[in-house]
Amino acid sequence: MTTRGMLIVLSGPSGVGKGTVRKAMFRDKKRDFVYSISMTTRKPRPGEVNGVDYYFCSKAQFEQEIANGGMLEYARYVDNYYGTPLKYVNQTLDAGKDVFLEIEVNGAMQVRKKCPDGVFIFLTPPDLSSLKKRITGRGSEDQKTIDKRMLKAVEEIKMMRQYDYAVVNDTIRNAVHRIERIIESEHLRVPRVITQYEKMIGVVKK
Ligand SMILES: Nc1nc2c(ncn2[C@@H]2O[C@H](COP(=O)(O)OP(=O)(O)O)[C@@H](O)[C@H]2O)c(=O)[nH]1
Ligand SMILES: Nc1ncnc2c1ncn2[C@@H]1O[C@H](COP(=O)(O)OP(=O)(O)O)[C@@H](O)[C@H]1O
Repeated sequence: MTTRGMLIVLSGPSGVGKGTVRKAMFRDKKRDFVYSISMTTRKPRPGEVNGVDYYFCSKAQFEQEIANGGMLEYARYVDNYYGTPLKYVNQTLDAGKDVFLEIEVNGAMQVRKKCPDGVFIFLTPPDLSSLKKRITGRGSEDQKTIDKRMLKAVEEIKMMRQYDYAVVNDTIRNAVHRIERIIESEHLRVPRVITQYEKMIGVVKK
């Protein structure tokens, strides 16, 4: 039997840089964990590719997936649905591979309940003014949406307490490096390695 993979959840307030940091992680190096592509009802932005950035779908399709029990978690976020398809995550973890999710905070809390042994990482802005700059600087949203995202982000920062680790996104490179170190050290935790050794030496669990 293979040891089940580890679930790594990167979350944090709107506009903190989750997407940017996650993309940098997978661009920089070949990883031994895989990214779970989310499903969304949001329209693709220029350059986004279906099945690479997201699985883009209609509201009806998304709601059908929810009804079928096909989502590990989902959230409505600024008028759209975003969610993690359950099947891919389960199959990958069962095959012994680690899975990386990059999701907003409400979804992360649903995953925390279902997968308490996952690793929950909260990405934080160095300060509120840089957060505002990032939300505004992205340039893909109108003023009303920016205000909505900023308010939401402040609420979301209050949820940091529910996480295992806080990673400051001062520079993308630093943030990626901090996340790498967390993943490395999580792999050394006794509860994650002990089953292999127990099998080797024939310990029978009581
Ligand atoms: N709950 C949940 N949130 C997601 C998922 N995929 C992406 N998100 C989050 O949805 C938010 C909006 O994403 P997006 O529209 O791509 O804009 P972004 O703010 O530029 O990343 C971000 O906070 C993402 O982290 C998912 O599968 N589930
Ligand atoms: N470390 C950083 N320093 C400066 N700008 C950043 C950094 N990380 C992300 N950004 C910028 O912040 C904006 C929001 O990032 P994004 O990844 O879309 O956030 P999120 O996915 O958390 O909503 C983008 O314009 C991105 O280029």
